[in-house]
Amino acid sequence: MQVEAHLQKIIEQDGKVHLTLIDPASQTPERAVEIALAAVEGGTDAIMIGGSTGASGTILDETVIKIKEKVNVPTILFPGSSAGLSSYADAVFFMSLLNSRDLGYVITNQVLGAPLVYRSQIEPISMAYLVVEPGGTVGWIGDAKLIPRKKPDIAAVYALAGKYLGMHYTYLEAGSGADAPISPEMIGAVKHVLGENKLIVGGGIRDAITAKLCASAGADMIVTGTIVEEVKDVTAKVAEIVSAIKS
Ligand SMILES: CC(C)=CCC/C(C)=C/CC/C(C)=C/CC/C(C)=C/COP(=O)(O)OP(=O)(O)O
Ligand SMILES: O=P(O)(O)OC[C@@H](O)CO
Ligand SMILES: [Mg+2]
Repeated sequence: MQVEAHLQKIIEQDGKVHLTLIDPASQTPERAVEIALAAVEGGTDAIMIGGSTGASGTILDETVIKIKEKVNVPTILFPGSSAGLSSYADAVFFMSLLNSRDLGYVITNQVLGAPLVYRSQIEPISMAYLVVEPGGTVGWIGDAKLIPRKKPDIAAVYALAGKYLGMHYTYLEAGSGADAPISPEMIGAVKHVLGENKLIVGGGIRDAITAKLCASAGADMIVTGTIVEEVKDVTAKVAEIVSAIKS
């Protein structure tokens, strides 16, 4: 429970958590470390490591090992399949894509990955992963029956089912690089049914105003990935978003 307890404490102290997503397939492990260090300097609370495609094997292990060496916040795997696990990470979002049509993303990858988690020190954090329009690469790869952007009630009933199944976290995903993030209406409807259970929101969040909108609507944790891979000054960008959600 170390990482989950740590994030819980941050929520109690600061109100919100900021997570930086690094895709090991997008850059060298050395560059990934630079981004992670800059993000931590900007105030991010943990580093998520994963991608829909290509985030596995040596490049994944090396990225995790190098980030862990240099960075003093938790590393959390965000696996696209059982191949997205690395025994070097602190924790894993042990997620089921509840609105997938493909059983592989609902339960089979989890079954294949469970023994590795059991044998390692990685802390599993149970999570309902819900992919909303437009859904991006994750929506396509994960064969999601995309939740319509303007149907908050559908997202809410999925989230409720996840909560009743015992999942601690719910992740509303618009897809990496989405034109628009999850709407405040949907975030509010989902947080309403979740109560004390934690809500993560990501996909298409690029600036302080948008991040603040999502956080104020009810997101407990905000994820940014694409923007930190794109900007020159990662520290300034993360600091801008962190100060917006934590104030
Ligand atoms: C818990 C275990 C062992 C596996 C879970 C397997 C599941 C449910 C996967 C969900 C579907 C999927 C493909 C998720 C990928 C999640 C992810 C890392 C998305 C973001 O990656 P980016 O790299 O930012 O996006 P792109 O791939 O679009 O670049
Ligand atoms: O890359 P962005 O758009 O920040 O999305 C982050 C995350 O929600 C993707 O899984
Ligand atoms: Mg990527």
